[in-house]
Amino acid sequence: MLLEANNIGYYYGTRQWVLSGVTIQIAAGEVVGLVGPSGYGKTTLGRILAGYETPCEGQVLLNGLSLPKVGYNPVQLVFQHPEKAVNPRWRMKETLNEGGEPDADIVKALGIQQSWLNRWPNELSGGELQRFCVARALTTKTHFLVADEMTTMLDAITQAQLWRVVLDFAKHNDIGILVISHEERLISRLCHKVIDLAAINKLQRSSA
Ligand SMILES: Nc1ncnc2c1ncn2[C@@H]1O[C@H](COP(=O)(O)OP(=O)(O)OP(=O)(O)O)[C@@H](O)[C@H]1O
Repeated sequence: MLLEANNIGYYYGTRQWVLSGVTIQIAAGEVVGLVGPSGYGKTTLGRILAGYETPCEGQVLLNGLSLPKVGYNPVQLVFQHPEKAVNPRWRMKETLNEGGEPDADIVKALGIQQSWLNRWPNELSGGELQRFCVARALTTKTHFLVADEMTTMLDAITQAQLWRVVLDFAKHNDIGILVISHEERLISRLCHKVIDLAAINKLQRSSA
């Protein structure tokens, strides 16, 4: 399995370019860090890789093919704000089942308690909600995970617990991960290689 972003160009609104000529590859089982200054397009690139945005130039390919437009997305995205990633009208058990039956071992390892399943999203803490988002993303149909500041809002112990579960699952299932983070220590601890978006983005930025 290979996830590729080839020669990606992207702009918001009236041609406010954010990315230009960006090419990256993530192989199965590989943990790749994506770093770069604030506002340089890391989140935008993560969203493009997961199919949330269509690039204005270039293409995203999964094993040489476009991402599926319907059905389960094999490139899952977990981002910083779980409260924006869940349906507020669903109880947590519905969210957990959104992508199919969740892996019972993962649910347990993430510390998701049975009593939380009947709650609404606003009845859980951010860290508790994020566990659901992680569990939802880690199904056997997932081939790649884009983790965009996934544990930034969590305390160090919960952060370590979540990453241990994610890395174990990824290793056993040969899942590739893109880790977007400002935390240098996290990136250097987790990643096999690190890509600096400032170095590969061909967008001309004024130095002002
Ligand atoms: N929906 C949007 N409409 C217009 N501009 C946007 C939108 N989303 C992001 N941008 C702009 O695109 C640029 C890249 O944003 P993006 O969030 O991808 O950067 P980032 O590298 O992830 O930043 P950070 O490290 O601060 O999270 C920024 O200048 C931002 O203001």
